[in-house]
Amino acid sequence: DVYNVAAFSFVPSRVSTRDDRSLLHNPRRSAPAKSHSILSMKATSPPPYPVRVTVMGGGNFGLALASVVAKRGVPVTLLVRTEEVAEEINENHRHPRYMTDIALPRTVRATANKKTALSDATYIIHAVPVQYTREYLATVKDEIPANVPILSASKGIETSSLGFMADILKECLGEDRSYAFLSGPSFAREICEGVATAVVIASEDLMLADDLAELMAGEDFAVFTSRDVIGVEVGGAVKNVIAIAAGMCEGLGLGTNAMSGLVTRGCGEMRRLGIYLGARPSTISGLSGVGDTFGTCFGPLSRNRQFGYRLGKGETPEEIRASMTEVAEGVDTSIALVKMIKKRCKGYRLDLKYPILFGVAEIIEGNMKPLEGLKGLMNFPTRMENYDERF
Ligand SMILES: NC(=O)C1=CN([C@@H]2O[C@H](COP(=O)(O)OP(=O)(O)OC[C@H]3O[C@@H](n4cnc5c(N)ncnc54)[C@H](O)[C@@H]3O)[C@@H](O)[C@H]2O)C=CC1
Ligand SMILES: O=C(CO)COP(=O)(O)O
Repeated sequence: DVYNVAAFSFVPSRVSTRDDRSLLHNPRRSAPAKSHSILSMKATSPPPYPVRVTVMGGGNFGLALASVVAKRGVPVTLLVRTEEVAEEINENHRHPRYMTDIALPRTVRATANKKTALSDATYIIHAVPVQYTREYLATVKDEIPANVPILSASKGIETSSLGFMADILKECLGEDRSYAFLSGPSFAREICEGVATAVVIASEDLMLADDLAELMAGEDFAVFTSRDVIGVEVGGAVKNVIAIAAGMCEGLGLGTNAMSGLVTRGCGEMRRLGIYLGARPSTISGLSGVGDTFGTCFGPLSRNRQFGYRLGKGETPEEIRASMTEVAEGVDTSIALVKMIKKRCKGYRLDLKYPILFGVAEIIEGNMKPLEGLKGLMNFPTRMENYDERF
């Protein structure tokens, strides 16, 4: 039975110091909170409602985040697409396709039944790739209770709308709900292996970010909070495109000088775009910006970097796409990013302001080879090293 899980043990630490706003994100907060005021409870008392988390998306990152929550003693349900996958997870505590060597915490329960998974969730984590999100949410939205907050873990820009996850979620699930966004250098495999990881959770509703940080943080999972949703989303989307470029650099057989120069200039383009869209520069320098760019460009686990590496080795985007079983968000995002920049950023010769981002898109669209892209970057006219001006 998916619900036969031990009682949760999560009690937000701030419960004893704030008023009953800790019920703010509980779907039942309109219930008679005063009659069992949490202010009168000891910190070790269970809160007056059961906390249950549902993770939508049983791919690598859905599994990793479900594991994080389960390790904190909070019941977690993984909503997967087929009963076969659910049975495999419930019986053998492994996913049949993703990270098959990783044993999940035994309290991670899976189901393919949307109603069962979603109807009484306190928080819902969204870990479905960006390009499938709209279609996916259409199939679950009727089962998601009105005021349950959503934590998005997906990174990228939708090709059809040119929107970030915040835009897509609000359009699909309503403006009134609270949303939060988790990002930072956080490879699913390392999280599952319990290797120290630091992420940031951003929300316009800082109390929600605090609650989620409290819920998820543990000795191997550090969580910082932020209000800068656009900054965190720009970092998450752009870093995957820079990682494709870094992979190409590797595939072309270039050295440390080239890689360091490329990643630094790529972070400059991220900073320029972020500032233009209203991000705080410090967010771009943080975990979700430069931090995740380092992880994805230099670490061995990135699928985006792998995609770029194969491009650098001479494979075509179509060949690589056809053989990949996991998502490399930067591929579609790169096309969307260029369109979004052209639409939202005013200025002359935007390709000169974002040569790496525009170059990767050209290569993915088949209009240019990686080596030509490199030559283009190296033949740029001399200019000031300045990332701060809007244009
Ligand atoms: N894997 C990682 O280490 C990290 C991933 N992320 C982000 O998390 C998001 C999810 O990525 P992963 O879990 O790694 O992807 P994945 O490729 O491992 O899994 C994809 C998931 O999407 C589902 N899916 C595939 N096609 C679908 C469709 N048409 N409709 C609905 N669902 C579909 C699959 O069933 C699976 O659950 C991405 O935005 C990624 O950038 C963020 C941080 C780390
Ligand atoms: O976002 C990630 C790590 O923070 C995962 O990157 P890839 O999707 O390139 O594997």
